[in-house]
Amino acid sequence: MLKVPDHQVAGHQARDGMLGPLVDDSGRFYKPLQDDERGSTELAFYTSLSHDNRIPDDIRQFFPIFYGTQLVEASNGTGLQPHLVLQNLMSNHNKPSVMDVKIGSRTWYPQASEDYIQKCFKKDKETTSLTLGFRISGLQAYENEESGFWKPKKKQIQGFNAEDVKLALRKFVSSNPLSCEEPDCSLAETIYNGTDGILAQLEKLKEWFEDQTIFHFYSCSVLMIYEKELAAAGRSAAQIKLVDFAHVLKGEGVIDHNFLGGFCSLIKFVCDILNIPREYTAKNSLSESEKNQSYLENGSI
Ligand SMILES: O=P(O)(O)O[C@@H]1[C@@H](OP(=O)(O)O)[C@H](OP(=O)(O)O)[C@H](O)[C@H](OP(=O)(O)O)[C@H]1OP(=O)(O)O
Ligand SMILES: Nc1ncnc2c1ncn2[C@@H]1O[C@H](COP(=O)(O)OP(=O)(O)O)[C@@H](O)[C@H]1O
Repeated sequence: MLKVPDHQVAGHQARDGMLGPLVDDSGRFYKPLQDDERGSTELAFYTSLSHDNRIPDDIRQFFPIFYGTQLVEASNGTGLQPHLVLQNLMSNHNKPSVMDVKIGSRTWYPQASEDYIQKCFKKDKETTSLTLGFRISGLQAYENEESGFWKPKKKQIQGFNAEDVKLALRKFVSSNPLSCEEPDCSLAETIYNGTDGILAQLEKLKEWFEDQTIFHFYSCSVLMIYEKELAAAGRSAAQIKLVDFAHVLKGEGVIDHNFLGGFCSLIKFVCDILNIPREYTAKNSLSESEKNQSYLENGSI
């Protein structure tokens, strides 16, 4: 029996007769295969990820497992439709705290249609993508049994500025995300730091991005996931995963500067919360932002 996922924080949602992902009881996540270029691009990406032996196993673990495609009853009542069958990243969780961070100062790519570029560029400009190299697309942070989750509305998140992003990253690892008081960051060390914490995982993935020229990931997100109960008991069990490959292009031997720059900027924000100095000064994201800024000033898009 398929149902609407409990802990989805961004993207298209299978509510109110809309088309969106579904989950089953055996740990699988069914993402509708969009019937345009986006669907074929995402399918091609997952297929190459499974077969391309240039991708090290310890990097593959940062992507959901791919089980192929399957025709299932779509959530919008249009009958059997093809879906990507993926590992449900929430299936072993009870009350997961989740943040979806869309990486890159630009979510568009030159080959896209003019309308699409304009739409993305507007969003990049109105959110922190252009200035920080990433934006928060959605989040939920569990507080406790009584108060439940801090889950700001999409509109509110879309209005986040750099200070709001910093605050959200702090609240995400606090025992009091719903409080108006200063977030206590009581879980920051356990979740962000430590040998298997989020920072270590981000650094590992960053190393790969410093070398890999196979793919360019536009509009792709890092999901940060952890279970508060475990964290409070001192067990991190935090993980990061990459999702959304509807706009992945071939890298053609070129470093994915747009992704790498945004990724380094995110790492810097996490380091700042932990008060860890980092040599990195967001050079890549700055150069991408500057590029976009100059597009903006010259009115060329
Ligand atoms: O339609 P919108 O405006 O909600 O945009 C979707 C995005 O929502 P946003 O407003 O940026 O939070 C949405 O972003 P999130 O996954 O929510 O971060 C996707 O980018 C989606 O695009 P695609 O299916 O991956 O091509 C976007 O959908 P499409 O523009 O591709 O339909
Ligand atoms: N494999 C997965 N398992 C569990 N949840 C997922 C998985 N992939 C995505 N999600 C959830 O769905 C949201 C949107 O995913 P995404 O692939 O970006 O969809 P869209 O293309 O509609 O934007 C993510 O923010 C996350 O909450």
